[in-house]
Amino acid sequence: MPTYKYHIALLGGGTIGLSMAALHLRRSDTKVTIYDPRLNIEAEVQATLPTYLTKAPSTSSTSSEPAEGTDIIASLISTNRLTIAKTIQEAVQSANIIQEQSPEIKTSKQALWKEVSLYADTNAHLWSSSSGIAASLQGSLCEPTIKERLLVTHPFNPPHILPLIEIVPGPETLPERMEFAKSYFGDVPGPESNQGGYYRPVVLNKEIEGFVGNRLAFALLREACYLVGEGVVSVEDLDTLVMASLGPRWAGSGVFESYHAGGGEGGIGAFIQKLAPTMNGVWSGLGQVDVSVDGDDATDESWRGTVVKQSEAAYGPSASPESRRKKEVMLKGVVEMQKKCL
Ligand SMILES: NC(=O)C1=CN([C@@H]2O[C@H](COP(=O)(O)OP(=O)(O)OC[C@H]3O[C@@H](n4cnc5c(N)ncnc54)[C@H](O)[C@@H]3O)[C@@H](O)[C@H]2O)C=CC1
Ligand SMILES: O=C(O)[C@@H](O)C(=O)[C@H](O)[C@@H](O)CO
Repeated sequence: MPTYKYHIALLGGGTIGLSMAALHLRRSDTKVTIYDPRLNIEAEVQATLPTYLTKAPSTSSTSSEPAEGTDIIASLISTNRLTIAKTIQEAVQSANIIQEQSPEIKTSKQALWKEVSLYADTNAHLWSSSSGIAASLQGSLCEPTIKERLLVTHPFNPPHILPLIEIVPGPETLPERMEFAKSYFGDVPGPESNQGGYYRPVVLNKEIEGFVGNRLAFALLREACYLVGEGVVSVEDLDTLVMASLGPRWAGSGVFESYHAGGGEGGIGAFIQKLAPTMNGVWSGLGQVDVSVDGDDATDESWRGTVVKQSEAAYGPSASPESRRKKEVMLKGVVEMQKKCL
C-alpha cells in the first residue's frame, strides 16, 4: 500500500469539507480521511466528490463530466487515498494535518478541538476553515501545545476552485506553523494542472472577527441590504450592477490597485484627494442595518423580508444544482483568465 507524506483529517464533510477534500486530493503526496457525524456522509461523498474531481471542461461549455464518474471514489478508497472515519479518534489518530469545517458555532468548535487534543499526534498541524471565529476563541479550552499549532485557513466557497486561502494566526500560533500552511496551500495544484501555484494564500498579521475577506464581503452585503430595503434598487438590479462593473474590475485589479489607476498621474493619493468630499458624504450615510439572530425581524416589510422575497423571486428558493455547476464553470474561467493575464 503506498505511503503519503501528508495525511489530512477533514472534520466536517459538508459544503466546505467535501470541496476541501477535492482540493487536498490534488496533491499526489496527500491522503484524506473524512469524518462527519451525519448518517449519509458516505452517500454524500459518492454523490458530490466526483463532481469536484472533474476533468478540465472547456470554459465555453456549461457543464463538465465527473472524472471517471463515481468509480473514482472506489479507486481512491482502494488505494487508501480516501477513507471515511466513524469517529473523531479514528479520523485524527494518524493524521499529521487536521482541518475542521464543522458548523460555524464557537462552542462546537471549542469542544471539537478539545476532543481532537485527546487523540491527535502532538505535532499535527491544526487548521480551521471558519468564516470568522478566531483561532484564539476556538482553542480557548485547550492547552498551549494546541494553541501554538492552531490557525485559521479560511477559504472562499468553493475552495476546490477559488484560489484564496486566508491564513490567520492566533496570538500563540507559532510562526513556523503559519509558514507551513502557506507553503502547503501554495503547492496545491489547480483543477486543471499538476503543478502548484494555483492557490493564493494570504497571511494576516493578526486575527480579527471575520478576518479580512468576510469583513469586506459583509460590508458590501450590509450596504446592499440597506439599498434594497430602502427601495433604491432591486436585488436583481443590484446584482447586475455588481456583475457588470465591480466584479470584472476586481477580477483584474484589486480595490487599491484599481483606485490607484483611477487616480491618474497622482495615483490613489490623487484619487482620494479628488473624491474626498463625495467619499465622506457617502461614508457618513452608509446604511445601518443589523440582523437579529432569531429572525424576528423577518417580516415582509423589513429589509430582510424584502431581500429574501426578491432573491427568491429572482433566483428561486435556492440555487439549483445546474446553476451551481454553471457558476462553477464560470468561476474556473475567471481564475484561468487571471492566471493568463496577471
Ligand atoms: N459555506 C460557505 O460558503 C463557507 C463556509 N465556511 C466555514 O466552513 C465551516 C463549515 O461550513 P459549511 O461546510 O458551509 O457547513 P455545512 O453545514 O455544509 O457542513 C458542516 C458539517 O459539519 C458536520 N458536523 C457537525 N458537527 C460536527 C463535529 N462535531 N465534527 C465534525 N463535523 C461536524 C455536519 O454534519 C455537516 O455535514 C464553517 O465554519 C463555515 O463558516 C468557510 C468558507 C465558506
Ligand atoms: O464567501 C465565502 O465563501 C466565504 O468567505 C465564507 O466564509 C462564507 O460566505 C460564509 O460567510 C458563509 O458560510
